[in-house]
Order: sequence, then C-alpha cells, then structure tokens
Amino acid sequence: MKCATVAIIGRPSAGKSTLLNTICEMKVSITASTPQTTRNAIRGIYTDARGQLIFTDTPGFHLSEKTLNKRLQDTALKSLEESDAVLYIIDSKRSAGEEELALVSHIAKIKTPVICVINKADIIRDSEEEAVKAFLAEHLPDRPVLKASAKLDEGVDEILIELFKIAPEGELLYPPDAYTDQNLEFRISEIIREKAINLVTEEIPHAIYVTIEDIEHTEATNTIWIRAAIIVERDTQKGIVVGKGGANITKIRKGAEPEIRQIFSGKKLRLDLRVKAQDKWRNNSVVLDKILR
Ligand SMILES: Nc1nc2c(ncn2[C@@H]2O[C@H](COP(=O)(O)OP(=O)(O)OP(=O)(O)O)[C@@H](O)[C@H]2O)c(=O)[nH]1
Repeated sequence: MKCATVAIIGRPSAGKSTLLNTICEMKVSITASTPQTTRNAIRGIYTDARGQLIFTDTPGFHLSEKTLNKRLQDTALKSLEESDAVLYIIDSKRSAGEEELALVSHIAKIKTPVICVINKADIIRDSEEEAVKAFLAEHLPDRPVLKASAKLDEGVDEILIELFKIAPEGELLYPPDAYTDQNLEFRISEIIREKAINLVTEEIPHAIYVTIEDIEHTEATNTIWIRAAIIVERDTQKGIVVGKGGANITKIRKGAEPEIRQIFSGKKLRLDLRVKAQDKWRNNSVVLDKILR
C-alpha cells in the first residue's frame, strides 16, 4: 500500500478546489468564481487499490500585507514542506505575473517532489500552453508537467498515476471510505459560506465568514436544527447579504439546505441563518485563530 500527503498549491482561482472535488468526487472544498475563497488547509482523501492520497488544499497564494493574506501565505508554505508531494496548479488562462514568480521561486526551493499541472485545458489556446510550458521549463526544470481540466475531469487519472509513483509505502491513515477529515461544523459553515459568496460581488466575499452557533437534534420530530451566523465587516454589507426583503438570505438557505441534508441523511433539517456585522474581523487575531485552524 502507498500513502502520501499532497499539498495542492497555485494562484487564486487556478482551480485547486475544483481539482480536489473532482478527485475526491465529493464536495470537500468550496469553489467560487471570486479568487481567494479557500482559507483553510482542508483535506480531501482519495483511496483506491493503489493506496491513499491525503490532499491539503492550500489557500490561494497572494502577495499582500493584510493580516489575513499573510496568514494564508504562511499556511500555504508550511503545508508544502510538510507534504510528501506538491501538486502545483497553473491557470493556463492567466499570464504569469509577479505573484506566480514569487510562488514558483518558493516551490523551486523546497525538497518535496513537485508535479506541475496546467489546468483549464478545456479552454486553453496553443499559444497559452506554449507560454506556460516555457515558464515551467525556465523555473522548474525536470519536474513532470501534466495538462488537465479539473472541471471536466480530463487528465485527472494521469495526475493520480504520477502521485502514486511518488507516494511512499505506508499504511492507510484514514478508513478507505473517508473523503475528508473536516469536522461537522466546519463542513456546514463552508457550505453556507460558498452560497453566500457566490451571491455577492466585489469586496464583500472576502469580508464574509460563517460561524455555527448551535446544532441540535430533536428526537421527537427527528429534526436537526442548525443556527448559523454569516459575519460581515460593516452594517452596509449586512443589507447586501440579506437582500431585498430577505431575498438573498433565502437563496443562501435554499442553496445550502440540500447539501447539508446529505450530511444528515434521513433527518429533517431546519436551518436558521442570521447576518451580523463585526468590525475589521480580518485583522482580529482571535477571529483568525478560530477560522484558520
Ligand atoms: N474552464 C475551466 N474552468 C475551471 C477549471 N478548473 C477550475 N475552473 C474554474 O475556475 C474558477 C476557480 O476555481 P477554484 O477551484 O475555486 O480555484 P482555487 O484555485 O481553489 O481558488 P482559491 O480558493 O481562490 O485559491 C471556478 O470558476 C472554476 O469553475 C477547468 O479545468 N476548466
């Protein structure tokens, strides 16, 4: 049996979460069209006859001095050093700028084996593919380079083959049917956060986090009650998340309910969502410790 921990790294929106979800065939990491929505080092677990791969979905690597972004960067780099393999995802639709250079220079220094994946192959142009290949040949020579579409599940089997080549021999760390080690509250809060950030635009997605205030099982009615709060930074943002006459909050609830129901199959669900403002939470280390475990 083989068993490896694999850190997925790449610029915001490169498709890391999409790839993880495709590999693990379950929603373990939220995806959104707004960059930098992955905040935690989340694990997805893939097991087959060859062994087990445990993925860490590193937050988007971002050059910024803001406290939240600095923490994201620390989490990302630490998970690279601690893993058996690194999967470096490159968005073929964006040209390499300062950020990609900073990232690649870190990757070049680490001892962990690296596999490069040129993602979004379904929409790539020849010239874009050539540009990415030249960039990789210059900065990460001799590392395997694969082409994939995380979205369409193309080239993903080849990624698994390469990863199992690198994976050390070892016993499985998780049961074969496990796909994530995230705790229940975290999974629920991420489902709600995904629905919320997909409804709002511009600056607000990054100003949102979700806390689960209470989960209760009423046996008499076989109902799970979940009370959760969507936290924003300013009162003006509260109104936007709630929407006209509560329209947005209803959409968030209706979007989240079916996915949460899957977690509690066979039970009825009541989801109670509130929106609260907490000034400057992104610079508050108590809040950051709570959400960036
Ligand atoms: N066409 C195409 N789009 C993709 C592919 N993979 C991801 N995307 C899209 O790219 C966007 C970003 O994908 P994510 O998986 O959230 O990216 P991420 O790297 O996890 O982003 P962060 O959380 O910001 O670090 C989403 O709109 C995806 O649907 C792909 O293979 N092809």
